Amino acid sequence: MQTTAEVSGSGLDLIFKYIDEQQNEFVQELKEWVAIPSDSSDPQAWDKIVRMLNVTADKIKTLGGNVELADLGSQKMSNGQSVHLPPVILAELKKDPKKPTLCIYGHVDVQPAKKEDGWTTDPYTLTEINGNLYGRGASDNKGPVLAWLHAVEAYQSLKQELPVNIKFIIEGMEEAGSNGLDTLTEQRNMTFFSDVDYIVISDNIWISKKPALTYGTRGNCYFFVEVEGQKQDMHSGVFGGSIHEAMTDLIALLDSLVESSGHILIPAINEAVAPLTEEEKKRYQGIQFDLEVHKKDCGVTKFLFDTKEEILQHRWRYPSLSIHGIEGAFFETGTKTVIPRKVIGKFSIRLVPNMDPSEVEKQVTEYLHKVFAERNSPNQLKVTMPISAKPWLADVSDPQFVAGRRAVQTVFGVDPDLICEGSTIPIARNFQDVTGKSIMMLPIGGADDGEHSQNEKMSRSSYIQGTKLFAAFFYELSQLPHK
Ligand SMILES: C[C@H](N)C(=O)N[C@@H](Cc1c[nH]cn1)C(=O)O
Ligand SMILES: [Zn+2]
Ligand SMILES: [Zn+2]
Repeated sequence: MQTTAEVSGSGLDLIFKYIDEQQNEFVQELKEWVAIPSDSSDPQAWDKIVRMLNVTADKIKTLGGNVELADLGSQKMSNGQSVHLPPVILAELKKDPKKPTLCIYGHVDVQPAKKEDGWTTDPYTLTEINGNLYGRGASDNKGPVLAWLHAVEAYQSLKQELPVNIKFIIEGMEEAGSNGLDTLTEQRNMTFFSDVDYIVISDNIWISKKPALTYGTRGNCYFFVEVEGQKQDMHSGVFGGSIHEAMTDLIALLDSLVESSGHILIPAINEAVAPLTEEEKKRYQGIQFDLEVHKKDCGVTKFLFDTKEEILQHRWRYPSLSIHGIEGAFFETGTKTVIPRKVIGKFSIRLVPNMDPSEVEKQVTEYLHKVFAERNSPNQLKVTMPISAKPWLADVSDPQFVAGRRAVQTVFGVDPDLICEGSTIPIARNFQDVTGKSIMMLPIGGADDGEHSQNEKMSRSSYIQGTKLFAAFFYELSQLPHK
């Protein structure tokens, strides 16, 4: 485990000692949270998200928080059905007008996980192996949310006054696009957000063993491409060769999207991308990122690009297109000889400054209809965009980054790298646009945590040192000149 620098004077040394001593209890609590399969991808399972939110709300109440479970109304699904969304936790600890107010955002929903996907251990049973805590949500994002709560708990248990006022926004739909939270943010801008000075998010990872502060994330546009053919699934021996097959149409459409070089083939999609400046180019050179280690973490022998700078640029500041799956396709083992009736291809495009989701939707839809028209297929094509999120970029001269840097120095004894995040925190840009508040990301997850993958984990060290980092961050924020 990394050593913690001396911080006598601020009382942090006692807090760090407490966190070290409590670590087994903190791991046990993470085990209880991971055991709730709060997968937001399946509306049938949203009751588990509600359970997870209730457990989180109860924990905040034990810290003396006032908790509201704010209703988000209903969401219309692609099949036309309306489903009631899980609520969002809006909470506040006792307030002192002399102190700055920090609002902590996190999520307690997770990506789907099944043991048979290739997990070594049961995804919903937190299992410690060689100092790593394996389980769905350990890193994304239950571990970091609990670390924030434990940082508060540490101050309270030692009867040390919290240096900042604290609010929480904890949601259960982040992995599904945070639908409804944008509207709630607008509704509560003049109330819940009015006295917030800083918003902090810990829902991403470092890119090396070096701690980092994150100043940008990519956005995301997620597409469904539905091709509907005959009235039911058919025998390929009887009908193959005489009908237009929905799956064949769909594969051609998906194949028209991206080249093997990673270049996106949809016209105009790259035109809005902010040009690379000389200053930005230089920034990449100083960042600690080892391509060989990255290859090992990914389990690949070759990347699309050969240099560290190119890989980081294509992760942070260029768009990418990924194909995720096909609903309605035959995917089990065996040799079923069927022509599927209807298939839905799923792909997403990560957005960078200055791309706009509504423009991208138009470009993608027009392009797919054009490619489809060239096939002269009588099948029905429908293109929809169930998730859209804009990219987010912060001003690194914001004082919150000073507090973040000092907290990293205190706990890890090094200066953090300033990094971006290739993935998306859908609500980040909304918080910025609607509230105008200072936003920073303070990740504690490791580069090899495997978020969304099999065997997702967070190391015990990241979890415990991360808790100390958050406790130190409260203190460093309180040391900034208060507006
Ligand atoms: C970065 C965060 N932990 C995360 O995984 N976000 C998801 C959110 C999302 C975007 N579109 C759909 N869900 C991600 O980037 O995939
Ligand atoms: Zn997350
Ligand atoms: Zn995620």
